[in-house]
Amino acid sequence: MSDSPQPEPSKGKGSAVGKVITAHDIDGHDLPPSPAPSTPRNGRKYALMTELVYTEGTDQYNASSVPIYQSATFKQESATGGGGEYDYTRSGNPTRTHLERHLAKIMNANRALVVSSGMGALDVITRLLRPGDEVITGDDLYGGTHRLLKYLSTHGGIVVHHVDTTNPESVRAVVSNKTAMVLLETPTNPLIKVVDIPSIASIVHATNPAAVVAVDNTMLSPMLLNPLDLGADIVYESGTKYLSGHHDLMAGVIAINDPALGEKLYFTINASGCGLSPFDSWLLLRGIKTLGVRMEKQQANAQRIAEFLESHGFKVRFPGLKSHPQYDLHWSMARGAGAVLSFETGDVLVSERIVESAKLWAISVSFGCVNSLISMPCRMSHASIDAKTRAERKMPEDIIRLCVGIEDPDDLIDDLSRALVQAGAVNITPNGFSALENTSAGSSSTLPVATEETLQ
Ligand SMILES: Cc1ncc(COP(=O)(O)O)c(C=O)c1O
Ligand SMILES: N[C@@H](CCSC[C@H](N)C(=O)O)C(=O)O
Repeated sequence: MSDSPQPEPSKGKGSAVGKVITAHDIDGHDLPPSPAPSTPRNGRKYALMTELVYTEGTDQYNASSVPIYQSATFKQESATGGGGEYDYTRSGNPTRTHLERHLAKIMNANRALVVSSGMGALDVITRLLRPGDEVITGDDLYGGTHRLLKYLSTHGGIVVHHVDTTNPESVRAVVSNKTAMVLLETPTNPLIKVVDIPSIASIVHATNPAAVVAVDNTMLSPMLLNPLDLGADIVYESGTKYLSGHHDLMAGVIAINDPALGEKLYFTINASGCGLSPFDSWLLLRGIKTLGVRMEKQQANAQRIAEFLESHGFKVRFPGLKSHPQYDLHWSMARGAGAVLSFETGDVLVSERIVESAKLWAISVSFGCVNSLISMPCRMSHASIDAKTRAERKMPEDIIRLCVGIEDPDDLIDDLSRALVQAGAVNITPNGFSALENTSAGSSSTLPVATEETLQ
């Protein structure tokens, strides 16, 4: 293990395993109620912050950075199967393996697999399903997840139940021996609803031990949540977001503890050819090393922005705020609030003007990157959910999503303040400004919006 920290830390320092980081630590705010501990497993000796930086194994030259094995093929010693560990990069590649071992360690998993995008990861997972199988999932989901599930229900013979997963009893009401998979997101994108993973996993496994509970951990990353420790069978996430952190690659990660399940998923990756390329594997490894510091700063900034907006009268959705209706539940599972928040203005046109008036905040989909982003989910990341369904799911058309980066928070607040004023989203008072009356009511106009109808 050439790039392991040397020498071994003392026992005292080693006891930092399981130490948590939160936005509150940095900002000097009160700590949230008993943030969930990080359970060390899979050979982890150090605190997660440390483990992120050090990867296991190296090459014959003791390279500090794992080489990019930019090779499609590997020569064999004989025609009868003799040879090394690798034959063809679709089936396996040393740079990808290095990344997968590192991810398994930091995700508290027995095995991790990496593919070409987060949606690629979900595609691999849903290939466990057979026609007639039932899937239970939430009523607030990333738009791409909704689109893939809709495709499977229209063309794959899969029955999909969208229920309010913030209430475990809604899952109990539909789970049966036909349930093959339960798919959860927490906090949800973009309404930031929190889902009780342990309760749902125990309800599902008690009713049907064969059903698989899969959790999309994109919104928090392994820095803040380990769904496998909470009863999930599969955790997956978009490596495009926090894990890579720079919006310079697309990747998807799947982690599991059950070896048989791991083999099935690997089979699909090899058979379908969606494994992550050597170069993107290398880039992702590099990104993961700074996940801890990025997340620490992003969370601290997000907390400042959330408090700023709330103090000016906006209805803000963020699990770092005590006003979040599931604040205690979130902190019983997670070690931080993440850096994505959303708020409403009460008017779609006002929201549009805010987004377009911001200068520092880039108008962009995605999140988890070092620079801050502003978006209108109903027009952008969630446009693949048709307007009728969005309305049924009470997704406010005026909702603005902020994905906070590592910039100076005062610059972010100044830019946002200017945008709010310029957009006419606030009343100017002698002491500053406050949100307009209809903002906190969460009402929204229903102007016609462009939607992407993928399935006619
Ligand atoms: C919660 C969530 N899951 C999955 C994905 C899919 O990831 P990717 O864009 O890497 O395919 C996204 C975003 O795209 C997301 O926001
Ligand atoms: N045009 C894309 C939109 C990607 S949204 C990316 C990300 N998950 C987010 O929430 O911003 C598509 O149709 O998938």
